[in-house]
Amino acid sequence: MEDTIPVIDVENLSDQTEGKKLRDACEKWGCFRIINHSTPLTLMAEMKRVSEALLDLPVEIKKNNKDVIAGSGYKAPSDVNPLYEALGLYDLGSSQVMQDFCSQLNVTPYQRQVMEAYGKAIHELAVKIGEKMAESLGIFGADFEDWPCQFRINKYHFTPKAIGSLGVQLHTDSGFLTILQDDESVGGLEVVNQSGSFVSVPPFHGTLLVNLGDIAKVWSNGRFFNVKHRVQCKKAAIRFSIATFMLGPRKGNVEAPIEMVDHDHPRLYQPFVYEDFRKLRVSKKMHTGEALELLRLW
Ligand SMILES: O=C(O)CCC(=O)C(=O)O
Ligand SMILES: [Fe+2]
Repeated sequence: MEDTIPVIDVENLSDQTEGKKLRDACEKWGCFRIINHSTPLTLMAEMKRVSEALLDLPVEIKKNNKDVIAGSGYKAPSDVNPLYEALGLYDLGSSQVMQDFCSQLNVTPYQRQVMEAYGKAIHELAVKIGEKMAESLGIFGADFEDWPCQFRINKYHFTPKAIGSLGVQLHTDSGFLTILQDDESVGGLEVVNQSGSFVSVPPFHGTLLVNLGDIAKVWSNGRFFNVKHRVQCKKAAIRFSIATFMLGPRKGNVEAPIEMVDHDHPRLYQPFVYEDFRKLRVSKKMHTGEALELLRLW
């Protein structure tokens, strides 16, 4: 079993070999780094600075960032995750939501401009990666344009005493795919490979990380791997990350397209609405993909 995360060249994805590499990465790892992703490095750096500034705001202001769906707003350090803090919004494509977020946190016009440019670039990238993932399975014309994205900026207060403890508990992402801009100098992210071993994901400047969530597994009728991951404190330094979660279809059911279903590959999951699934995960406290088992058809 290989023990390094695959690297996919986005510019090269019309090439068959790269497409096959993408499919392998989705099936065997459920996670991959992307290079040549066309998000400007300056925009990534500016977004990181905006994240730092917003998460450095006084806690009374951060608390104004309210949930729109469960868990979408401010998360203060808690007993379960004392090292972790986050701000966020749902959904990224709505200018009203962006407006609310910005007024809740006194975001400056310049910071707003950065967030909007970053949101647009990452959304386009998520749609493109989704399409390429579909094409790697032989599905052409899949359209993820209208799938809503949740956006979150994370801060990890890693101290000398915290080394060895977790910043974020083991989980799968609930949605289809996540585009993560992880910290370019402070590592700590670990993914579980197919043999069940933890593999470190070291920082890799200028790249982004794609994680596949539970919906990718359903959509591909069990072919894609919903990668379990966690964040561990490995050094005493503040760590930032910026996550964009492309969740599930805005309307209608999550279900594998018909091309994914045949005599040898019967439909594995009953069709469901993404929001119901998300609530099921929370109510059953099933954070590592177990909730999918409740929706298995056989
Ligand atoms: O901060 C990270 O590197 C990962 C965060 C994460 O897994 C999440 O927000 O779902
Ligand atoms: Fe995650």
